[in-house]
Amino acid sequence: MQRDSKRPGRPAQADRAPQADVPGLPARRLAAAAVMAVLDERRALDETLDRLLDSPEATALEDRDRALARAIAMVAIRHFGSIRKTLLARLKSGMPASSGVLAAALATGAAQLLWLDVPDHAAVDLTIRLIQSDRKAERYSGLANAVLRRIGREKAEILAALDPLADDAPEWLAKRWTANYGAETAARIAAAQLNEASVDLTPKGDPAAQAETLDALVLPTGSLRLRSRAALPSLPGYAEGDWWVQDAAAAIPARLLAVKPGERVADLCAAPGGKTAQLAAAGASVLAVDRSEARLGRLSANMERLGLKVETRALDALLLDEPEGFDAILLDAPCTATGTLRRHPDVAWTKDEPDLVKLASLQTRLLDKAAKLLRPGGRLVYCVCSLEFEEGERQVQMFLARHLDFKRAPITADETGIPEAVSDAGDLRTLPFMLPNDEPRLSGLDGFYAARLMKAGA
Ligand SMILES: C[S@@+](CC[C@H](N)C(=O)[O-])C[C@H]1O[C@@H](n2cnc3c(N)ncnc32)[C@H](O)[C@@H]1O
Repeated sequence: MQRDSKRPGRPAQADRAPQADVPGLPARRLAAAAVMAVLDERRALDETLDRLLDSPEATALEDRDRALARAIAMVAIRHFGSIRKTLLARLKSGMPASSGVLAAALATGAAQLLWLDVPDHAAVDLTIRLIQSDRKAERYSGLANAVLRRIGREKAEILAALDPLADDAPEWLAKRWTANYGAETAARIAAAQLNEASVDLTPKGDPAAQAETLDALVLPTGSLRLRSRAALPSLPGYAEGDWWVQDAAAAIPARLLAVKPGERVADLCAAPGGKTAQLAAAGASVLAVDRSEARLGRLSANMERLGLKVETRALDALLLDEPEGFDAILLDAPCTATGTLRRHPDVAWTKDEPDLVKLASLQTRLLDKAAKLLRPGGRLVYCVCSLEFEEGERQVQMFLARHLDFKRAPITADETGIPEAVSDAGDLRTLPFMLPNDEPRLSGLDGFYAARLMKAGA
């Protein structure tokens, strides 16, 4: 986003002490601060919101206002492409430079007007108050007022004219998806990425038995999809560790490894541990490696709730030395995560092509390391939550060309529950529009790639 010439001017933090806040204003201020952190500093939206909502100003707010701040920021980032287009079409001279909070405030104002259940007058009035509270932005409050009122009046035609691929996906992703998947599939991907993601659970035991108590759908992949949006710790089975949250697509790769009780298995990029839990629940003796100590701490806490025992090591997997080797390895490599935009819409604006190049090179090195760590006859599942071929299909194609002692163990349609997600070569490629449901909130899944590879026997 930062290097995108179409982007409105760089907003700065609102710099006046909040005085006599009217109800609803702190939520707007927090949402605008989160939007600025994502667009200007390339910070992750989830972490930014958690940090902002932990601040003294936010903890004093009612839950309703905290939820509203989160919703506004999420929608503003999810639809940032079309919001930017909408704003720039109504700002004759573009977004004024050095205008403080102006751009972020306008983005959050437009998000409320176009997609959220907020009365227009409240959306406009509170956005203008936010702009007036910032020294650099306040002189543009008249302009902002006119732009927002016009968006409110033209809402129906604005929404009718939007094109998810051309307007919402950033240019670099729209181009890549069109080149790799064709225009029609790319358009379906972009449209599906605008849906709010479902909440999926991986059950430790029988999915059907837990579906009823949780009021969940049993997906053909074996995951559960919650119909409600209840707080997770209040749901049956949470305290008992009967399930954990994991996107339906993310739950497929560990199953493909088909680990057996007692096998020695490495999960090389393990945290926060969704896949580690699957491997441990299947009875394997798991070594969970992650280079982030903090994230590995979350993995340990998750395993404790689930009552699962795993060995952990905070280490760069490239440095792992295990002369005994492993029967099976799961490599869920760090990636651009462009398959997860429904959950993490910020990824579209915080990652770019140079990140893709760097990550692809790390994935290549991690794959080569996994090849060394695997015992003869062992299985390797490589996966990424990315839609980009360089991180998925091409990575495995190059791996097989480098490692002649490996061959693909094709994935079959009935192993995944989504036959259309299995390629002719026998790899898994889920796309965000798969698993359709009449209710958009219950449809789709993350875009994942996975391949299963076998090392030649001794
Ligand atoms: C896609 S996430 C893993 C998600 C995890 N497998 C799960 O299912 O919950 C990638 C992880 O790789 C870790 N990572 C990145 N580079 C690494 C490296 N060189 N060695 C080990 N872990 C690494 C990151 O800290 C991050 O936790």
